[in-house]
Amino acid sequence: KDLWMNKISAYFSPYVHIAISEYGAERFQRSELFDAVEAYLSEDCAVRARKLKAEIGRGRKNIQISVDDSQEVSDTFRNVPLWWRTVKEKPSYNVISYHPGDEDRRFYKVVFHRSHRNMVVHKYLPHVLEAGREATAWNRQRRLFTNNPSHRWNSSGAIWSPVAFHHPATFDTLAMDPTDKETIKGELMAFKDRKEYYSKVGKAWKRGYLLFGPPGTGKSTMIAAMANYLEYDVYDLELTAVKNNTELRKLFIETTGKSIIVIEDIDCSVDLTGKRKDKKKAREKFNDNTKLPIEPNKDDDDDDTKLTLSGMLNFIDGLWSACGGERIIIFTTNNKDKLDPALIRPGRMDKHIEMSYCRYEAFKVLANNYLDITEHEFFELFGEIQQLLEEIDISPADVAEKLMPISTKKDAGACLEGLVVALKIAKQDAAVKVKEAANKSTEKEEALTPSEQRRIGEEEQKDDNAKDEASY
Ligand SMILES: Nc1ncnc2c1ncn2[C@@H]1O[C@H](COP(=O)(O)OP(=O)(O)OP(=O)(O)O)[C@@H](O)[C@H]1O
Ligand SMILES: [Mg+2]
Repeated sequence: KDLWMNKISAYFSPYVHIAISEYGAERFQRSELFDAVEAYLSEDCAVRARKLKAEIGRGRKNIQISVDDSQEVSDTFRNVPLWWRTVKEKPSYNVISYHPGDEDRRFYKVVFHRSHRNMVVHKYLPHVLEAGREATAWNRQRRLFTNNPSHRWNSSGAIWSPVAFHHPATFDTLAMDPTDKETIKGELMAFKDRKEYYSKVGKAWKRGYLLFGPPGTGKSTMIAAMANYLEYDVYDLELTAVKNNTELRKLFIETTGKSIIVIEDIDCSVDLTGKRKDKKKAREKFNDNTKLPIEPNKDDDDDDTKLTLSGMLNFIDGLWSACGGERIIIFTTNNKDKLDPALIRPGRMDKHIEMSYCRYEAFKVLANNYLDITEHEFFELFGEIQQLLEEIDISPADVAEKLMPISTKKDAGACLEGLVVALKIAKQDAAVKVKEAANKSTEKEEALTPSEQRRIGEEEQKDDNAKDEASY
């Protein structure tokens, strides 16, 4: 009878509600709106709630105060009263939960008079989203995620494991060409602000970078600096733990917006180049499956048992990134030449950044970071170092090491002198090597018998003649 009454009163009730659930319709992705509502309610409305709960939220810096479950808080927006309520629901058992361990489904419900429906949908909810996003960005301890091997993805394990991200690197402390640095910073900021642009041109809101250069030149440091600059999370994707394309897709879908997805040493991680012959087949398969990732099926043929180049390309092209916010994808490598050109062609990777050996400009930044000194204070030593750095290839990591051990300003001179000595030794070594190489090649020539030498000479002569003829 009660139920019946409830139904009748609900029918005549002038109030309507909108529910916002923790996971989106697809249940593969945590709803950003839910997070925003949570943050909004704890920032702006918690003062008016009577039951609060305190917890140290997921990797956040501070104790997080939020509205307790099944509490109601009121809010007003443009003089319209609204009520928020948290709701927990046991899932129905014929639904197989993709997120194991999530026994309850959580919702936020906002209740309001139905005459305000348009206003709530078009004005109020966007306002909540905006304010909530701001609150999270401000509040939030950024996180570094690493992917778990898939055999641990079952009941207890998550796909990504987060730890707090505290890397001190910033663009200020990054030693590289100052103009390049400014360009990169400018582009990053532009990217961050260009949501409308990306949706207008129908591009997924993402950007790809390839960082290449010898070891110790600051590739990983650059990534940390970018993350700090943009205030993004970092997903460090270890490809060797990824078994096939399906897993790669799942990992990608589980990343949240405002994040940097990093694959370090892409050339060493996995042999992507050899699998190109599968490309066509694999592509057909992907076209079938563009809807949503599926559980790996035992009856699937071989394609999904491997991580293939085409899988990687789809990953980068963002076939599945339609679901959300801004993402940056970064590859690093020591040998750009070894990569399959398809992987790095322009349009896929928007920008290639070379991190190179330490030259004078970079050195000045390091000297300032490590010893807090400038060119004017140690004019002569700086001059000497400048010269040496033009002749010798040394990584910023090696230079930094020389500037480290004694770090008070008094000893700066000694440090610089140490660096000069090290550079000079390196220079000598390099010279010796060149000489040795030269000796070796002359030795080889001498090892040939005179007749052999003659033959080589004649052949070279012939070649030259042929070239001359060809050029006429
Ligand atoms: N350009 C740089 N500016 C400031 N510090 C640097 C720079 N390059 C290297 N370093 C210092 O050297 C260390 C090693 O650098 P980093 O790990 O970024 O090199 P990498 O290019 O990622 O090398 P690998 O190719 O071996 O991964 C860092 O801890 C950092 O302190
Ligand atoms: Mg590195």
